[in-house]
Amino acid sequence: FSTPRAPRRATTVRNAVQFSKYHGLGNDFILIDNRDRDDPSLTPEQAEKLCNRNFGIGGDGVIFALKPPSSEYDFTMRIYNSDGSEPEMCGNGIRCFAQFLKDLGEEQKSYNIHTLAGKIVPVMNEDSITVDMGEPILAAAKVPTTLEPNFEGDSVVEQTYECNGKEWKISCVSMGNPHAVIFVNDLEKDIDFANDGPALEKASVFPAKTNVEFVQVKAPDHLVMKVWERGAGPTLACGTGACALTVAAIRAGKIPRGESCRVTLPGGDLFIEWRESDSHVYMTGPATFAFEGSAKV
Ligand SMILES: N[C@H](CCC[C@H](N)C(=O)O)C(=O)O
Repeated sequence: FSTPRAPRRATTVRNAVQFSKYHGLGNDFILIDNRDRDDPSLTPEQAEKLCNRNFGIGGDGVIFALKPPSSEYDFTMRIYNSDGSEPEMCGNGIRCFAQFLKDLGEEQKSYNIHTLAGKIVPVMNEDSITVDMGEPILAAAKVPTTLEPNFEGDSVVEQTYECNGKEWKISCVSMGNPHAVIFVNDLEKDIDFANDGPALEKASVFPAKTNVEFVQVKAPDHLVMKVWERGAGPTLACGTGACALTVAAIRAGKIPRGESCRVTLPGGDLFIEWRESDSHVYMTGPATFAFEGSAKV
């Protein structure tokens, strides 16, 4: 899991930003070392440009390592999606963030990271990272969604909703960021991904828009999914989405609440546990260094 470190060459590019590129199962991020700052060194517009896969570095988002707000935390993580919007949290991103910190020489077994979704704790294993993603947020008003609650008084599980000319059964879960989870029998035949994805992402019942996960149940401990992300579109993996859909599958009675559920995403597998003891969701998966460099902004 060692990361080759090329010697940092003097940047010859004017107005250049030093970056490191990492991915979690192909959900890829540009990481910026702002450990000496309280706020990101780039604007959302600059981040959007850097994410462009033809005119920039290419990525699903830009992630900033910043000063912590208090000694309770080690660092702050902030992220801009590839469209420049700022989400509360990013599951694959925080694994990449932890690996980035380790590669920068901040060697710790675990990190207390301040995010807009609260404290998130990645723990470094030999060849993977396990993240305590905290408790899922289930009350409809807090996801947020205006879909009528139909489960346990205040939450939404398999609620019917018409969108893009089809009737969907939607379950809503927030992991700090909103997720609309839809169980289908056949991921290929039952959805027109390129049209249903953006229509649901921007549906009026999601005031902050939403990430959309289409899920097929393969076994009591194995789910397969395709994700259309808020502010990023189709990605190869979504960590918060894998957590949200596992919680939704348990609440909808699709799978039992087991030790660990394998979630197969287009980019590979994540392992998710919604632990009964503390009601926290734990996500285990890889974080991979790809390259580093300097880019014009
Ligand atoms: N696009 C997401 C943020 C990134 C989440 C995803 N990449 C993950 O791994 O959790 C949102 O706007 O909520």
